[in-house]
Amino acid sequence: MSDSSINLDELRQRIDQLDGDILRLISERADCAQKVAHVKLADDKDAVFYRPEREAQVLRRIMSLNKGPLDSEEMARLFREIMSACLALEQPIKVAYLGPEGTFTQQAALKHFGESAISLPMAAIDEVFREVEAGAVNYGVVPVENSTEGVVNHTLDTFMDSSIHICGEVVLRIHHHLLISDTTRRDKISRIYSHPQSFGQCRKWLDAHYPHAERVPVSSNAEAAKLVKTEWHSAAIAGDMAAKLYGLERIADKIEDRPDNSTRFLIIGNQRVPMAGEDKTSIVVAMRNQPGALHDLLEPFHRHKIDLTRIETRPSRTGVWNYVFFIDFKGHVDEPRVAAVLEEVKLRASELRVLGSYPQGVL
Ligand SMILES: C=C(O[C@@H]1C=C(C(=O)O)C=C[C@H]1O)C(=O)O
Repeated sequence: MSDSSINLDELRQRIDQLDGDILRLISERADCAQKVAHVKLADDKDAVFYRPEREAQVLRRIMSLNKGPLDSEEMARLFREIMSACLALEQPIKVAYLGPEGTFTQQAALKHFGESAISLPMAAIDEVFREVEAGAVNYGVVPVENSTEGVVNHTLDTFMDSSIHICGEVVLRIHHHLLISDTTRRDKISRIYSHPQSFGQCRKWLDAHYPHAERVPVSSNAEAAKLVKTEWHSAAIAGDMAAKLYGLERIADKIEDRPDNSTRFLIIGNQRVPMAGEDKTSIVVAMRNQPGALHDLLEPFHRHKIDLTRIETRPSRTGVWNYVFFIDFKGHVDEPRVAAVLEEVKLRASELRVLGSYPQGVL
């Protein structure tokens, strides 16, 4: 036996030993999480097991303790799955997302809740809201903005008619591929299906490579992938999940125009989330239609040194909502300086609603 084979045997023995230790520790952890669930139930029979703020703290702590060689995001992803499995022991979490299966929104849902969550596809954003409001699912996941294409107006508009809370956010790097099926004639592609947002994110690439192909907008990338299965002259632009789900081949990889292309999704629910430490708050504010309204609205944030991360204007749909602004900022409503700003804004606005305070996306 050579030296290297002795080493290999020793190393494998060591790995077996470590796996045994990891197994024992994960089981012990799962036991603890189950006990936490029983404590929660003893306090309140309608207790919510899932705690977004606690999960964010667990993941942030793991990332800060990690010394490598695995990188911190990778390590946090492993812990994300351990927590997801622990939680599912008590009650698997049910999550509605903007479907069909294979969309980036499903990918975002699984990234946030882990693979042990039960994810249920909905046909439209309003349906995701309705399922959550009705209590048919625990949470919903909807897209809200893309770094290339901007805001998803429909999501913002739906918030205006809903009493739902934002419980979290998740940001996903979006990679698009050009996909074909085994019946597609790759030299005869005359039609490309995709979601309008994805066409927007791949515009330059399409102009350069398929300037004459007809671009047909459909309701989702997964729908585009499905259509390609039945047409020999068509291709689709979609992500990995849809490609795998429908067994399509990637003929061009990562065709998005900007390499940092990412989409932010919101987690919606019926729960108010306590402070996690690094939080964000989203509000919707209506101002009266008068000169200086936007300045009046933003001035208190500036004075209290609150960091705005986003502001969007949407047309009003009622007399009261003259100008409607969606504002995201760093901080939690339970912090005194945030409470002070909101008090001031309330005096200046014709309507103010806090959509939620939630942990900033960790993964
Ligand atoms: C164990 C708890 O409940 C759930 C499981 C968690 C975990 O596995 O660490 C964390 C938060 C909750 O979603 C808890 O609240 O501490």
